[in-house]
Amino acid sequence: MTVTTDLVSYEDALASYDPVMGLEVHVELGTRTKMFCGCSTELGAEPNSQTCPTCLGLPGSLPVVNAVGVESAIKIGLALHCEIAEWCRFARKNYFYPDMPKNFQTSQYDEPIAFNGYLDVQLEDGEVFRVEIERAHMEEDTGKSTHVGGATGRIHGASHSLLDYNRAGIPLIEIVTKPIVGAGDRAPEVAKAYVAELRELIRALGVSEARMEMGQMRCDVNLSLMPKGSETFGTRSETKNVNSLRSVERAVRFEVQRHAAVLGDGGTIVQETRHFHEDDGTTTSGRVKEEAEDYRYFPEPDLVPVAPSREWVEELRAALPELPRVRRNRLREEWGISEHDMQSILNAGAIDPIVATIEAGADPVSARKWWMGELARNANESGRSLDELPITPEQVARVTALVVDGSLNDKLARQVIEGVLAGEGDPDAVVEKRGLKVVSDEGALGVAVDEAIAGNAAIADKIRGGKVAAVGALVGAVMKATRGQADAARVKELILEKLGVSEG
Ligand SMILES: Nc1ncnc2c1ncn2[C@@H]1O[C@H](COP(=O)(O)OP(=O)(O)OP(=O)(O)O)[C@@H](O)[C@H]1O
Ligand SMILES: [Mg+2]
Ligand SMILES: [Mg+2]
Repeated sequence: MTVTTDLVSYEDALASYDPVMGLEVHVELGTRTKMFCGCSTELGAEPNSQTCPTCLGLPGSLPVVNAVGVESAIKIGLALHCEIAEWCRFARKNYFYPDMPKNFQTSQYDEPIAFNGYLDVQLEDGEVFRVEIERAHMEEDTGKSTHVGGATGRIHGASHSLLDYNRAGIPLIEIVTKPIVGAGDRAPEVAKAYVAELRELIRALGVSEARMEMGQMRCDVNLSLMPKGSETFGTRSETKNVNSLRSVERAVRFEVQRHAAVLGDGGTIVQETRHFHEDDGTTTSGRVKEEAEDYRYFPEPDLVPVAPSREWVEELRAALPELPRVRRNRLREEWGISEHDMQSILNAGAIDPIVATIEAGADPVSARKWWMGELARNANESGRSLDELPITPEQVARVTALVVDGSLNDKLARQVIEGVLAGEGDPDAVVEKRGLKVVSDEGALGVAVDEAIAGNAAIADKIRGGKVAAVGALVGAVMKATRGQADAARVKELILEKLGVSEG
């Protein structure tokens, strides 16, 4: 199918249609070994060095279920308010593709481990939107193919393909939403917020780092349109493996516009998979989608059913961490900041470092100030995330303590942080080595103040005459003379005292 129709504008599309979305998110679990064999899941190894007869599907091999994989699936299910199956099975999803040497993927079909849940997501204006979860099931990842030669580097036109089966058999949890209706023109925002919230949740559970840029979490975006007023779903398209939050948002938006164009022209949408292109935000046709029956699903005969005991499930439920959205709202209130500020903190990945810094003794305002200011800037400039910076929350807390007890002012504190980041050691060591200390010796300060007054007689007269605002110039002179190592507030007090002027 080729669509040559011009796209309909997003606004026009939504004037005539209601979007229906379905999001399938695959999460690679952070288990040490694969789902059905003992091969390592460590990234970056030589291609095909982490394989065995089981994950290569050689005759005679037998799979064994990874218990940590099952436990992670239950945790995810519980955090999504799902029911946990008392008994469930794996199923073979049969299809032929070179990245899957067994010729089937071990998955779950009509007996998923978790089903019927929901995830509440918070939109930018603070409104909460509930996304219903159909199921979360266990499966395994496929190998990785790289198409080389030819002009395009894509499978069509490539001269050959390279296959690496290190990824084949790594545990995946697929989380599938029920059709999401009622999002209206906020469908792209809802999709993005859902994936973002799910990612936070997965990280909070500690079951995966869920780094989308590394393929540890990827989203298939299903979309269809219904004419306004209708309640019958249209045919969906399925945009595969979208791998960033921004792309999820753009893929929904583009598909809304494309569907509207096809339908508006009297055309029909074919059920197919599509590929998203980051460069221009469009999607192009992949393959016409198999119906479930084409996969010839049947229960996996080589694996025993999974029947998690209720005691185990309840133990896992009791140990669940606070949900990220709840925690965020609690922190937002404790810190007295706006939703918008909280969003910036989230986007910067600064929540955990800030919380850890507060736990190490800093006050919330300073902890936020350093992580969102100096440290965020440094991370940005060096292309690192905050948690990759060579400074610990304890060290940041120590710097704030030195500011509070008056040993450092903000300017000196910045230099201390700079020193820690440069590998000069702990804050105290940097203070020592660089000789950074606020001049708090009142005698020395007094001399510097006297000199500043003497050297700027005209300004001093102005201040005496009532122009208190001019004191800034004298404070500046003292700070300069002490190479920034004085407490500016104390300097100002001293100057006014000596000039016999009171502020205000
Ligand atoms: N008409 C529709 N419009 C939009 N979304 C839909 C529609 N029908 C179903 N969906 C959603 O699409 C998703 C379908 O995912 P599901 O895993 O059930 O099937 P699949 O895509 O056929 O299978 P898979 O990709 O795993 O082989 C679900 O999120 C579902 O809610
Ligand atoms: Mg699916
Ligand atoms: Mg699908």
